[in-house]
Amino acid sequence: MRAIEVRHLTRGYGAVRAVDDVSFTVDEGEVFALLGPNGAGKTTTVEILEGYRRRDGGEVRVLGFDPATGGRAYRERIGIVLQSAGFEEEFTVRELVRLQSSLYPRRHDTDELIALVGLADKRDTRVKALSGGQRRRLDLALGLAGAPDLLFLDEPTTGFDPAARHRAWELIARLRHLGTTILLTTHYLEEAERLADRVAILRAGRLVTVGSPDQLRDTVQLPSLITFRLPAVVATDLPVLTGEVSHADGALRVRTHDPLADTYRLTEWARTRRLDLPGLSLAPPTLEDVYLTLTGEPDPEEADHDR
Ligand SMILES: Nc1ncnc2c1ncn2[C@@H]1O[C@H](COP(=O)(O)OP(=O)(O)OP(=O)(O)O)[C@@H](O)[C@H]1O
Repeated sequence: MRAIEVRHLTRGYGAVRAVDDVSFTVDEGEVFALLGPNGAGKTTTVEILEGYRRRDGGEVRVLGFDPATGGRAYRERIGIVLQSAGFEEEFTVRELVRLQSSLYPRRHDTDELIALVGLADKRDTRVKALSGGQRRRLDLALGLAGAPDLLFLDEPTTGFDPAARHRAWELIARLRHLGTTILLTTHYLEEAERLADRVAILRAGRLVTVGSPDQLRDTVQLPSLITFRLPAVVATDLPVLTGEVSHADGALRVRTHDPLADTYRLTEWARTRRLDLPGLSLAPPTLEDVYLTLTGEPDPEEADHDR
């Protein structure tokens, strides 16, 4: 079953074609990430799906509803977690979650929901005494208050410290496991790679591509990266490799389409010379590499090299 179907969606603001003939579908139970540079049309698309912005053209069905006309019956089935919701500072976590849940016919148990987002020990704390990361978890609890079939998550971990980000990822994975469909927007490619079953990349209102991170990697065919450290004098004697070698500050980088062969040649070469290759690592192209290629954004590291 499809949770979301978008066909030939368009929306303009004056001369700007913010969303330009975009089509994609999201299956029930999928985590789907919408990616793209600033101004690509993500927010416009998501707000049309939420029913908060009108479209100029195209068809949209979400959970069987047209969001533009779905009204309350539609809203009761979706959850929205915005980047920074304003709270009544004097309420406690539990009061706010209970209040929000009371608006929905279907709801989670208040304490279970608070525990699910990891705020059990803060449930009687007033909002004004929560940290930024704890507030974002409260945002999430409020978005989940109506036990939604579909959750819209807008940059869920912006401003999180690394540990909090990992906890949020675990929570999103748990929600997915419980069968919630999730539409995620994020600028953290690692987050999309970690969480999303499929991603769509938008650029200047157009859909550039859609697929699983592995499918996208296969279509773009970027090199893998072998890195290790070696003194420059020794590096002059490297074996012939299929990949392109660069050397900076004692670190060697080999961009290669044949990582197996090049790793073998390198390690064999090092062993016969009784050399160590400190920090040796082999990394496949990341979703970020694929994204930067598809959106035509310069790779910041490459830009540094060219300077
Ligand atoms: N209310 C509006 N009035 C006029 N132009 C708008 C409006 N909202 C968005 N736009 C324009 O539409 C385009 C798409 O904007 P949108 O906010 O959908 O992009 P986005 O992908 O969400 O960007 P970001 O990553 O910066 O949040 C941009 O060129 C933006 O300037």
